[in-house]
Amino acid sequence: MPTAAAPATRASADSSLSPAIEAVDLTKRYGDFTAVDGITFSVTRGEAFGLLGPNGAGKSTTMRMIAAVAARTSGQMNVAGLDPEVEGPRVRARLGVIPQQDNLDEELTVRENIIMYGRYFGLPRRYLLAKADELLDFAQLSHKASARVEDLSGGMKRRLTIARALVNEPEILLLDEPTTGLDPQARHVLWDRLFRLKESGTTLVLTTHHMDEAEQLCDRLVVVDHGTIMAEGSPAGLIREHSTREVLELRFGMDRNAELAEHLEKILGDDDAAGFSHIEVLPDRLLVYAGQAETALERIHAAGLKPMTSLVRRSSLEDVFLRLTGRSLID
Ligand SMILES: Nc1ncnc2c1ncn2[C@@H]1O[C@H](COP(=O)(O)OP(=O)(O)OP(=O)(O)O)[C@@H](O)[C@H]1O
Repeated sequence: MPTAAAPATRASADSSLSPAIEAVDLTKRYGDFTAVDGITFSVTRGEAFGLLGPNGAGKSTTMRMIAAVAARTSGQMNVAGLDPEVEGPRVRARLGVIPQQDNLDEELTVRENIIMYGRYFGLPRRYLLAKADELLDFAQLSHKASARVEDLSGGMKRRLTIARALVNEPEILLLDEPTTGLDPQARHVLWDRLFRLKESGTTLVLTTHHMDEAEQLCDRLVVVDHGTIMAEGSPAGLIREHSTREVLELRFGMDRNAELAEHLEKILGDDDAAGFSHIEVLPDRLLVYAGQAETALERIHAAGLKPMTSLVRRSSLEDVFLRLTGRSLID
């Protein structure tokens, strides 16, 4: 696979100055409904920052306020040193925006999509011709330059949307659910491109409800639910703080999970070797949180319990979300 360098951005120009984004008590109401409920966060220049939460948590609404396309109800917001509400055009000129749904021009070729988008920013044609080549190379789409958009795969369309958003050399890239709907291979190709952008100093802000995406891409993230921030930290830090190192997933194949959980708590409750913490009861399985899940499983077997299936795995951000909200990220 070719390894094109990340295209030029203005990212490192003033990296010692203010945060890339700062939100204080940011609130958005639609009538009586509060979609974003007084959230406060700060994104450092050059970092990859995530908003992780389920559908309807308020992630896209927050992104729209950052992107200066939705007005806030109250609170303060600063993007690249500017208030998006006061200086919308200047803020938009410094951002690259990748919306949840690709909004490419299906009538145009791949290359024309980039050039036309650049024209909206008033960029000169000569510059855009060279820039389009650079961006197509970066997006691994040079061989598709003359193809029509409708002939591209989902992953290619997503990469073109990202390439197009880079045409104005943005210092901050906003990505709303960047890989939702893509197959695993296409996701990995896209993640690789985003890593390169981050390495080149671009600030990445992304929303996702995929824990693996957040773990792969984010230096730091906030977990959001019902418009509020539940926790903040690095993926590893959040897992350390809110979960055990390992998890034992058990399926007993009967409708007595709550009762079984109580029984297991008694078996494991005083077991220092297993490092038992707690149990989450899901409709189809029990999640046993323990530092040493294999040891916990041995104790369960020794007590005469025979689960139909058992799986030992590392804790993930999904476990963090479950611990914080009592619900799964994917509903
Ligand atoms: N224009 C609007 N008018 C009324 N309610 C809205 C509007 N836009 C969003 N909402 C509501 O605000 C809440 C947050 O929506 P938002 O799109 O920000 O969530 P999200 O976390 O991005 O989830 P998703 O991934 O599904 O977009 C949802 O309950 C949504 O229905």
